[in-house]
Amino acid sequence: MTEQSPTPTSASRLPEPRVARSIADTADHHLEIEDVTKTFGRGTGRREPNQVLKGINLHVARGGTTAIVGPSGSGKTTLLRVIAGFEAPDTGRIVLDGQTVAGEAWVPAHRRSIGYVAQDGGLFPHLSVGQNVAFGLDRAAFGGRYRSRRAAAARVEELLEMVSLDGSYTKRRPHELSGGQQQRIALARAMAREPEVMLLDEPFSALDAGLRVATRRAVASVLAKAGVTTILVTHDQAEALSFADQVAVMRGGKLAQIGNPFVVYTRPADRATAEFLGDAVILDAWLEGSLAMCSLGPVPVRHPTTQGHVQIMLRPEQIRVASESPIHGTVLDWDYFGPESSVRIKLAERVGPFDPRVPGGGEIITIRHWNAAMARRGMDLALKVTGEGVAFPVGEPSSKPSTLAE
Ligand SMILES: Nc1ncnc2c1ncn2[C@@H]1O[C@H](COP(=O)(O)OP(=O)(O)OP(=O)(O)O)[C@@H](O)[C@H]1O
Repeated sequence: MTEQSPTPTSASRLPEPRVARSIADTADHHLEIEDVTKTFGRGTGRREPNQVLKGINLHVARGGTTAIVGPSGSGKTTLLRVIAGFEAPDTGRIVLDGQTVAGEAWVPAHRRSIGYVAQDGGLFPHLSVGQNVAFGLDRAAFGGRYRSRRAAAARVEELLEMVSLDGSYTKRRPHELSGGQQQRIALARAMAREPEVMLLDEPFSALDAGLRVATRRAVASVLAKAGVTTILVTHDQAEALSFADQVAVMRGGKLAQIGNPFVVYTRPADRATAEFLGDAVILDAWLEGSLAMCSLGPVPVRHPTTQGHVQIMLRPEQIRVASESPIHGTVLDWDYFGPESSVRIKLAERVGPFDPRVPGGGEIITIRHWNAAMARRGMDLALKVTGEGVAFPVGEPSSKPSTLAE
C-alpha cells in the first residue's frame, strides 16, 4: 500500500491503543490517575450513554510538564475536569500528592490545590485586571497574609510582574488587552492561590501564531520557575511536543501512547499516532531481522515486533536528496513554505522478476527540502534515508480521512 491508498478512517476501526511505558514511571509522582472512566448521559433523557474516558492511566512527575494531545472529542477536557474535581469519575482513582482525591475518597475542587486556565482565559469583563487577579487571591488563606488592602495590592502587582506585566495594567479592563496579555492575566489569577498543579485547557488556541509561541514560552517559564506541576491540553501536536517533557496521546477516550516528546514522535506506537503527531511516509516493506526492505532501500528498524510483510513509517525529514544513490524518484510538484518546501516525489518502479520480499516501487512520497530551486517538475532526484524506521503490521488503520490520505 502506498501513501495514496484509500484507508479506513472511522474511529471505531482504529486499533486498540498500545500504551508504552511512561518516563514518569520511575519519577516522583505528584499525580496518579488510575483506571479512570467517565460516561455522560447514563440513564438520563433519550440520549445514548457516551463513555468519554475508557480507563485512563497516567502518572505525572512532580514539577514536570505533561501535554495531553488528541483530536477533537477524544476526551481531553473531560480528563482535565476530572483531575480538577469539576467532574467525578465513575470508576478508578485519582491520587494527588499521595492523597486520594477521587475514588475511595472525594476531595472537592477548591481543596485540591489545583489551578485551571481555560481556553478563553475566562476573565471577568466587568472587573479590572487588578480585581480579576485579586479574585484569585484567597485573602483568608496563607494565615491571612493578604488580608490587608495594601498587602493584597502588593501581591497582585507581584503576580502581574511574574507574568511580565507591570503595575500600570491593574486599572485596565480585559477588553483593553491583547489575547496574549489576557491569557497571562488568567495565569496570574490562577497562580494567586499558589497551586501545586496547573491545568491549562488549550489556553493558547485563540492566539495568532507569533503571539502563541511567545505566550506559551512566557507561561512555561513562569510555571517552571515556580516548580508547578503542569498539564496542558491541546490538539496542536507541535505545541505538545515543544511544551512538555511528557506527551500523552489521547484517542477515543484512551491514551494511545505516553512518553517523552522525542520518543512519541520518532517511535509512535501505531500508525494512527504516527500520523496524528506529524507528517508520515508509510511504505510497504519486507522485514527480516531488524532490516526492512522498501522502495527507499534497506531501512533499519529498532526493536521490531513483527517480521515479513509490514508497513514502514519514516518522517519526511529523514529522506534526503543525495548526490549519489541507487534510489531514485521524479518530482511531481511542491508546496513552498518559505524556509522549506514540501516536495512530492514518485519513486522509481523496480524492474526485474516479481519477488514478494522486494517492493515494486512507484509509490508517491512527500519530503521536505530547504532549497525550493531544486524542485522542478519532472526532475530526477537521488534519495537516501537517514536514521531508523518504525514497522507497523500491514493494514493498520490510518487516522486521516481517506480524502486527505495522500
Ligand atoms: N457535560 C457533558 N455532558 C455530556 N457530554 C459531554 C459533556 N462534556 C463532554 N461531553 C462529551 O464528551 C466528549 C468528549 O468531550 P471533550 O470536551 O472532553 O473532548 P476534547 O478532546 O476536549 O475535545 P475538544 O478538543 O474539541 O475540546 C464529546 O463527545 C462531548 O460532547
